Amino acid sequence: MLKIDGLSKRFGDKIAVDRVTVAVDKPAMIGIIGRSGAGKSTLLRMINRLTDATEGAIIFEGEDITALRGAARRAWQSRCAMIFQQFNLVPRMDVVSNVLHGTLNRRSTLATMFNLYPQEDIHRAIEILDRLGIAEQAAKRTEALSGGQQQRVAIARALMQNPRLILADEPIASLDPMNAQIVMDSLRRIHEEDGLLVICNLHTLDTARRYCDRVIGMRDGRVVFDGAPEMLTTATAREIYGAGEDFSEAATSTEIETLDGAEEIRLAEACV
Ligand SMILES: Nc1ncnc2c1ncn2[C@@H]1O[C@H](COP(=O)(O)OP(=O)(O)OP(=O)(O)O)[C@@H](O)[C@H]1O
Repeated sequence: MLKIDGLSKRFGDKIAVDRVTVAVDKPAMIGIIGRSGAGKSTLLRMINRLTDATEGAIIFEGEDITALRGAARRAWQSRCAMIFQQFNLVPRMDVVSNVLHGTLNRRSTLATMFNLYPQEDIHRAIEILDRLGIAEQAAKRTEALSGGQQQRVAIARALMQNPRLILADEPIASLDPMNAQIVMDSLRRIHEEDGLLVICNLHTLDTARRYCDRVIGMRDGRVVFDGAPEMLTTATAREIYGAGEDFSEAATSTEIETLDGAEEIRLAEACV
């Protein structure tokens, strides 16, 4: 499905991503972990073609993504939706319009200028918001929403693009544990229900363990771990994070595991 082959990115003398090779044969939920500066964002930005690779290739369903230019590159960015830590929404615009922005790549300039959306797109946007539990916020200005709600709007905008894969760059890094859990649950559900490949950069080990089928550990631009979450021992984590004997997993924890089921539901409802 996705093959990343010897992918590197240099910024001057600095090698941000160093000959990364990863193969994904079917839709999965993959977490990329590593300390700050390990190269996680740069890797996702190359997959999305926000940044050009210095060398190597990205092949998605047989197509060489690294070679795409102009309209073909923009079409790829539409199929490969990206979610960011800071949501990247238009704060003064209402929620549903932000979601409809996901269709920008397939609309005419005139329709965009006059904010004209087909009825079916508006219905679909509301359906997606409903699926994410925030349909009643549709008419509100996005800036009036909580961080967790804003991130779900960003996920809705991504789904509006009809993507084949979703890349999420630290989607929960700005959220409190409760909202982090709601956002990760949403991403996991989208992967399971829509069969989408989801690749998610995460700061915290416990989140990767809890939500991902596969974890990729990066250090200094290189992949130093690639396997099932069960294989992530404390010793491996220490290697990924480059920490000493005093390394503690709690230092990378979001503590979301401390919420039990009933509390989760109550908190999720309170958050909508
Ligand atoms: N545009 C740029 N110009 C120069 N250096 C850059 C640029 N973008 C990233 N880097 C460098 O590349 C390395 C990898 O950065 P990257 O943001 O990919 O890491 P990261 O693992 O995502 O870290 P974080 O979690 O802090 O975002 C870092 O040393 C960073 O300083």
